[in-house]
Amino acid sequence: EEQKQFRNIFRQIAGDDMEINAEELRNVLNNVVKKHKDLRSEGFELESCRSMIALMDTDGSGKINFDEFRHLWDKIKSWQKIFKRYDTDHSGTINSYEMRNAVNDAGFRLNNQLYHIITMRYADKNMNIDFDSFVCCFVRLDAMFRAFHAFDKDGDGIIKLNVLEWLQLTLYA
Ligand SMILES: O=C(O)[C@@H](S)Cc1ccc(I)cc1
Ligand SMILES: [Ca+2]
Repeated sequence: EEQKQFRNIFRQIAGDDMEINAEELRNVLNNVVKKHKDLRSEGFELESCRSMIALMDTDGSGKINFDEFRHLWDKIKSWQKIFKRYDTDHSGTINSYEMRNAVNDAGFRLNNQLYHIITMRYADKNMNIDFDSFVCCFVRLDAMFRAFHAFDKDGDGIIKLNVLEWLQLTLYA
């Protein structure tokens, strides 16, 4: 039942091409985030939605289909729970200290330099990360870890890429 309902929601968002593009993704994300008073956001930017599409577009269609969208939606649902869990002062934003715990709770294992990079890339001038930046950061972390493991066939933690393979990975993101 829930599955059928979700498919109907998807159909409404996607329109008759049954694929979601960046504008459609931005509209649905902004409509939902508005309902959550405890998620501070100036709204998802179109560019961020283009990036999330690229990162989740596993079949290279340039848009996200039902499975790709459901995959993204399930991740965002779980990440918003983490966001609320670590927004300990209920500011609606995550500070750089809270972010370290949130990243860990989501299962990402990083090092100090990477935590610093995340803060530089996603935090505002007060070192706070709002919800849409938080989601964009996690979509990118998730997609980049998945891409690495897809290349790391023998699981030894080392991959070998030529420059064009590297550009395919880093440009369409
Ligand atoms: O679906 C919802 O409103 C809650 S349960 C999860 C959620 C919250 C924010 C976003 I953007 C997307 C999904
Ligand atoms: Ca696709």
